Amino acid sequence: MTRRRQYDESDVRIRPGKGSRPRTKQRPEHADAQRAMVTGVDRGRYAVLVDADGPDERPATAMKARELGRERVVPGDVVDLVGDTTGAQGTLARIVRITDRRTVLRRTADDTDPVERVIVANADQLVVVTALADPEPRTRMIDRCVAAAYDARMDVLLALTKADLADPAALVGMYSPVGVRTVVTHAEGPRGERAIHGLADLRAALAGRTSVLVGHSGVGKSTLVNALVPDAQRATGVVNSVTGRGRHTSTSAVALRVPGPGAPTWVIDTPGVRSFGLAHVDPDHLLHAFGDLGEASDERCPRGCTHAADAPDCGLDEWVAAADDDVERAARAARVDSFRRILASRLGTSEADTPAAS
Ligand SMILES: Nc1nc2c(ncn2[C@@H]2O[C@H](COP(=O)(O)OP(=O)(O)OP(=O)(O)O)[C@@H](O)[C@H]2O)c(=O)[nH]1
Repeated sequence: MTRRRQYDESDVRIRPGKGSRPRTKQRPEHADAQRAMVTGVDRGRYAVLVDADGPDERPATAMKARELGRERVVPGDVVDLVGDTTGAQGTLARIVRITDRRTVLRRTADDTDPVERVIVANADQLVVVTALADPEPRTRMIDRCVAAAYDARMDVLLALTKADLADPAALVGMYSPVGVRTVVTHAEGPRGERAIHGLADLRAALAGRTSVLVGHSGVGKSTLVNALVPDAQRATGVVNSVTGRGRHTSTSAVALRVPGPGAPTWVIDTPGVRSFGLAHVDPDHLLHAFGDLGEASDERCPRGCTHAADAPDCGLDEWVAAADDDVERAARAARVDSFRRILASRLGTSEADTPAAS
């Protein structure tokens, strides 16, 4: 998408209070480190793939080197490993570096943990799995996901499941103005031997990328993951065999490779993650993820404009009014309305789920 190309280094947020990451040359002792991708985390042990997608790919287990301090290592991270990186049974490598992250997705702060923690790194796309019925779609949750993804410079894909139970048109119409792609799946056949249709579209939308899957319980996320990754159950067990503590009980994210031809395709499943941290999202940053809206605002908004529906003299209203014809005006208005709805979801001022208007 062109949206992402509008950023440059000056857009990179630096976390306050942290010094910059030590440079490679200050760590000559790790010059022989091996690259690996983190696929799972369980109680201080990291499941990694050494030389991921390369000729010497092998799973291994690692721990964080002390020098990394409190820095979190999450699925999707590309790390440097030292020590025993053979992946042989019982071996443990050490993670000494986290390479710069392309994107980060943060879990929302909640009552038990007031910090918005990074939960996934380097994903290209956020896939919001939403059932069209049973359970009813929650547009507020989708809006929050869109805000989090756009802020993280990720694309959003809306995977609408259970189209055998309800019509997807209203939801598709609600999200297409903000550039959210949709794929629709449905089950067919008697219970027990039901087939899922629409998987080819989903596969095409995921191909060659790393996608994070989120969704409320019961929406059919596991059904999709199991269809995409036939050995998903076994793959999520990698971390368990590492700790030797039996079944996988953690709720942390797990990266799974989707088999198939072409460039490597990964999905990162996030059990138990319902929403994303938005407290850090800057309205202007979010606005610029909407491309044309960002440009319109740069030209027309007064300084300090909040861009909300009640903002005085917000240039976005002027931009809608300045459209050449009614069709263009309606399209611009739909985009501005959607942006404002998503902005409101960030502020927690959008109380109710918006019914998907037809
Ligand atoms: N009618 C219909 N049912 C579906 C479809 N996809 C999944 N289901 C059913 O919906 C229920 C929930 O599916 P899961 O895949 O377990 O949902 P989940 O989102 O992983 O939920 P948790 O396992 O609770 O996290 C199951 O009974 C599925 O058989 C669909 O396309 N149509």
